[in-house]
Amino acid sequence: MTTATTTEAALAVRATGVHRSFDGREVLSGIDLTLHQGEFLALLGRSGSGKSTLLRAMAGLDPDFTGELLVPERRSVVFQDHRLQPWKRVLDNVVLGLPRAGAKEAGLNALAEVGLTERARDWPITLSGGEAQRAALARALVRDPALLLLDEPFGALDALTRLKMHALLRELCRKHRPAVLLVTHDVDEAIALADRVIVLTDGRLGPSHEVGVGELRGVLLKELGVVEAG
Ligand SMILES: Nc1ncnc2c1ncn2[C@@H]1O[C@H](COP(=O)(O)OP(=O)(O)OP(=O)(O)O)[C@@H](O)[C@H]1O
Repeated sequence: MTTATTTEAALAVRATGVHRSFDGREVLSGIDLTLHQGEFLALLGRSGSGKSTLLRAMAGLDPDFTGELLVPERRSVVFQDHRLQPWKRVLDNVVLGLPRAGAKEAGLNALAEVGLTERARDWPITLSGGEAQRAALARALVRDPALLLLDEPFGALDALTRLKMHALLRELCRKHRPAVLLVTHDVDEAIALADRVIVLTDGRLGPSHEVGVGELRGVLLKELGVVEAG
């Protein structure tokens, strides 16, 4: 099944009955999900629960799922590793694949937004882990995505850098208002960033939780099986 693009106003993603199997083993078992423009959804789940598989299908990186998946044409992905090309300077990485006209200015604007103006001419190898993820965020945002897909983008960063990146991401999302799907293991990160949190367990989505309602942290830890239900 290929990923079709959404046209309905304000709707960014609609997944209906999405299944994915690898070698006869079902990893996604009928995913139904909607995500609206400007909404930030965190998808939590234990290792191997199928989070990245769902994100990859939404990114259009996996044609082999079944079911229906509508996503916007303008979508960007940020992975845990920055995936910058080492032989291109930071600015050239950010604008890679964009039409030439206006690309440089747009790239410099995006780098300014993530605080990397001074590093535009540098090689990726000279960036710290946090700076490289900032560059990856700039590369995602310069495409003005209607859907931003984040697959553990801060997973490899130290705690302090991670908190700084949270603040930056919140600011960028307030400004640009993409729909965001954040895949993470981290309950506190999910609560700090998202409007809504869903747990994926063995290929099935649990209930949708609005952030800010009740004892969400405890509820999520139970759903994840980290603490005993009861
Ligand atoms: N290309 C593939 N071929 C075979 N099995 C795969 C493939 N991609 C994913 N899987 C399997 O599907 C399951 C879900 O993987 P996925 O990467 O989606 O999990 P995840 O929840 O993102 O895990 P993690 O949090 O550890 O990244 C795993 O058991 C994995 O081994």
